[in-house]
Amino acid sequence: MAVKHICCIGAGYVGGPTMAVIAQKCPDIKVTVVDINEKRIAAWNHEDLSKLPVYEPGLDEVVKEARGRNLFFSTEVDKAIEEAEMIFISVNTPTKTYGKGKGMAADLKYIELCARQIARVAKSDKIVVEKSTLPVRTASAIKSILENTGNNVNFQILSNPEFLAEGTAIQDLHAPDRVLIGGETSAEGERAIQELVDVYSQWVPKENILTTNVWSSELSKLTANAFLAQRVSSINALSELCEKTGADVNEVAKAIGMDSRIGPKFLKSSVGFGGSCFQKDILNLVYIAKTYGLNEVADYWEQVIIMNDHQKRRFANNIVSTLYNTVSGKKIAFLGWAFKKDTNDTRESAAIYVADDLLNEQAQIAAYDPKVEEEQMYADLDYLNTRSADENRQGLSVYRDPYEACKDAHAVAVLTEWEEFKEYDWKRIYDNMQKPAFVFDGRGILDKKLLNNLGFVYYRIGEGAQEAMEVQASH
Ligand SMILES: NC(=O)C1=CN([C@@H]2O[C@H](COP(=O)(O)OP(=O)(O)OC[C@H]3O[C@@H](n4cnc5c(N)ncnc54)[C@H](O)[C@@H]3O)[C@@H](O)[C@H]2O)C=CC1
Ligand SMILES: O=C(O)[C@H]1O[C@H](OP(=O)(O)OP(=O)(O)OC[C@H]2O[C@@H](n3ccc(=O)[nH]c3=O)[C@H](O)[C@@H]2O)[C@H](O)[C@@H](O)[C@@H]1O
Repeated sequence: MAVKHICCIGAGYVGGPTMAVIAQKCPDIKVTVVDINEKRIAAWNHEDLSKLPVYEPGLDEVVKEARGRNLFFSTEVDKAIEEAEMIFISVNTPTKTYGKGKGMAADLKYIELCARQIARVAKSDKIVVEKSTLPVRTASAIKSILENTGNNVNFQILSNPEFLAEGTAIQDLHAPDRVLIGGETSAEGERAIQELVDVYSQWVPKENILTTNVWSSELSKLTANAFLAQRVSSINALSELCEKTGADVNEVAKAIGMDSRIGPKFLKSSVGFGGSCFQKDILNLVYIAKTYGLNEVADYWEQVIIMNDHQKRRFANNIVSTLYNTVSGKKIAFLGWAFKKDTNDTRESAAIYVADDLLNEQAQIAAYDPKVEEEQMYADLDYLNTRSADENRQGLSVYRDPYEACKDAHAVAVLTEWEEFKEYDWKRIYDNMQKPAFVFDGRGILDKKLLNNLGFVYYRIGEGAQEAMEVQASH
């Protein structure tokens, strides 16, 4: 039986782009993406493709091709579940903010709600696919709910974690390094796996589709994110040592990355990783390890988060100490607020934490980001609950023009690696700033020589300031 109808519950950063690509590549399958968030669905259905709720390069083209043909966005969850033979669950799985496992475990309430809704509505056999990132062994909980509350239809649970990165989602979905599908090792399980393999093999080469047991698949997703985040924390840990010793972290990264066993990717030192998943997934891994009493395993992975928090904090501290130990009343321009370039997503962005630290020091922050809305920035700060919403609005001003953001500033801090920052007229920025004019490049993207020649005092993550090195050399 070939799948003809797919339903995806959750029209977020994963559900939207993933299903758009499935619909684009499988014109014979009707794909309906459903969500309880009416505003989000309306945005997915917006005629003006620049209004889609997720900004991803190339996504508009994919949606344009498939939407209305075999790709639909709707709030009618029950109807879509009933119609589909295969249902993806792609809802959010944030870190728990209450009760047992608070601040560590994944909150699975949205997953459970989906499972109960599928069980209630389904009148024919369904393949249920975990697309959300889940703790290992969640499939057994979903299965138990489906089988105990369902209408005596058969359910097969598959794990099919998503590995796309934001900003390159369409590229990653079109040509994934691998598609991972985990399922039961029974004959029914294998048939279900094959149904999903058949969907992906419309465009993904067979050798890139990996099938495993369901627990390996669930755990591989957490492991992949933990390894990736660990690389960033590793290079960031070394960036601090570079700053003290006169080594340059970019040169070190290049030198080690040429070792084919290490490889060059994911070695870019930064102000700290952000994004909705790295921290959440590692905390979840730490929590799972702890629940099995594996304390050394838990401590090992927790260090990745500790290092990342340190990196964000020391970036803010360096701004304060360099600006003569006070930023009170000083305008600090932020270039970038998103957690990486080419996305409007700000979840866990380093910019939020650096801003929070500087606001504690009474700085006046002037932020510019080409894709992030003003209200989002305020919501990000308010979410931390450090101070009142009014105080956040007094401390942070949001600009639509980067030159205005930098005007009269004591310092510019680069928080996101947007390409356009490299192209700015830095002489114009320099001329309009307070002197000495400082730049703190948290992404290592600006042209150091050019900036120094213009008169800026330029600090880059992972590279010691000249004065620091001279002091060192005299010892
Ligand atoms: N953002 C990313 O780049 C990646 C995320 N993931 C994982 O994918 C999952 C989803 O992440 P995002 O798409 O970023 O989250 P998101 O928050 O952007 O989207 C989730 C959507 O699910 C909807 N939803 C929640 N409960 C619902 C219900 N009962 N019925 C209908 N809709 C419901 C929400 O309204 C929301 O629009 C998470 O588990 C995440 O860890 C995996 C790979 C990449
Ligand atoms: O599960 C997820 O959500 C996804 O998490 C990451 O994707 P994403 O967070 O979208 O973006 P990344 O490119 O991984 O960047 C994460 C953070 O690390 C930072 N980073 C990344 C790479 C690097 O070398 N240095 C560095 O500081 C980025 O600036 C960003 O803040 C993974 O790369 C995806 O494979 C995974 O599917």
